[in-house]
Amino acid sequence: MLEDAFSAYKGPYIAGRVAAQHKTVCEILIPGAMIQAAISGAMRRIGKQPVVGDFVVLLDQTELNSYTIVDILPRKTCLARGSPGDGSEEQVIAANIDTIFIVTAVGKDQNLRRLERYLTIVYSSGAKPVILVNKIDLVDDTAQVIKETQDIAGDVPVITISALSKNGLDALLPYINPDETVALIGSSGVGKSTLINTFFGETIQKTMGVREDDDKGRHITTVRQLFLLPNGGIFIDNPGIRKIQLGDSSDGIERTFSDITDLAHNCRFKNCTHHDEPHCAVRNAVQQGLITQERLASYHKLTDELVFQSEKAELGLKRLEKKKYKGMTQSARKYREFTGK
Ligand SMILES: Nc1nc2c(ncn2[C@@H]2O[C@H](COP(=O)(O)OP(=O)(O)OP(=O)(O)O)[C@@H](O)[C@H]2O)c(=O)[nH]1
Ligand SMILES: [Zn+2]
Repeated sequence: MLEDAFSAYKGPYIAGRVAAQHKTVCEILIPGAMIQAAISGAMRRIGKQPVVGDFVVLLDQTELNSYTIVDILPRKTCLARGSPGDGSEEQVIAANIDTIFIVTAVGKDQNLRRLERYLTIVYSSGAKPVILVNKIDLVDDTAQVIKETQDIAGDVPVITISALSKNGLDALLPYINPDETVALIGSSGVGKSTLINTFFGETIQKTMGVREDDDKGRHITTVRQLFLLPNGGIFIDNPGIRKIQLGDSSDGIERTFSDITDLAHNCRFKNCTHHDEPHCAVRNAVQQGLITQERLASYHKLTDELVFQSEKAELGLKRLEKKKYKGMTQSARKYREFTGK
C-alpha cells in the first residue's frame, strides 16, 4: 500500500519515517541514517503536520545538504486524543502503530475501568491491543487477576509479567516483528519506564546515542521517540502517548463493550440508552449478574464523554465554517473593490 502511494514520487524524492517532531522540523529515520528535515512551507500552510511514526516523502537536495518533507503518506493507524480545553479537533499523536501494549498492574494500580478506557482508545486507533498485567511478583494467585482482566478484555491477549524481576517478558516477543511498530500506553506508576528499560533497554540507549551533533557541530537536544529494535521491529515512545485521553472513538467503545452492544439488540427500543427504559436487555443482564454494575457504569461514562467530545467537535466545525465564510466575504469585498463592481 505504501509502495503504491510512494510510486507517485520519482527523482530526488526518498521515503523516511518521523522519529521526532517539532513545529517546523522533524527527525527522520532513512535507511541507514537519522537526518533532520524541514517541513515544506506548502504543508505548513495547509496545516499538514507530521507526527511520530508517519511515513513521509522527502525532497533530497544532497548538493545543498538539505532535506525537506513534502508529503505524508496515508496513515495505516492513527492514535489520537480529543484536544483538551476548548479546542475542537482531534489531535493526532502518533501514526502507523501496529500493536499497542496496554500496561496495567496488580495491586493498588489495578483498575479495570481504566483498562476499558485504554481498550477504547486502542481500538479506535486501528492498532491491535495486547494487555500486559505487570507487577505479578506482588501477588500469590495470578489466576484471579487473569480472569478479571480477561472478562473485560474479550479475545484480547492478556500477558502477565514482572518488569522488575524480568519475568514473563519472552511472551512479548511474538508481538515484536520486523517492520512492525509497537508502543506502550498505561497510567502513571504501572511500570512502563521499568519495562522499557528491562525489555527494550539496551537497544534504546544505543539508538539515542547515535548522533549527538548536527552537521554544523551543534548539540542536538531532541529526544528521539522512535527506536529501531535489533530484529527490525520499531518501538515508539512519546510524551503524548503517555498522556493519552479518550478521543472521538465510538467504534472503539462498541468493540470494548461488545458484550453490551450485542445484548442491546434485544432491548425493546432501538435507541435504548440502558438507563431507565423498560425491557432493557442490558440492565436485565446486570440484574442476572452477567454484567457487573461497574462495567455498565463505565460504559455510560465513556459514552457520555464521547457525546460531549463530538458536540465539542461540531461546535468547533461551526466556528471554522463561520471563519471560512468571513474569509470568503472579505475576499469578495476586496474583489469588488478591485474590479469596481
Ligand atoms: N513489584 C514490582 N514493582 C514494579 C514492577 N515494575 C515497576 N515497578 C515499580 O513501580 C514503580 C513505577 O514504575 P515506573 O516504571 O516508573 O512506572 P511508569 O508507568 O513508567 O510511570 P510514569 O513514568 O509515571 O508514567 C517503580 O517504583 C517501579 O520500581 C514490577 O514488575 N514489580
Ligand atoms: Zn437497553
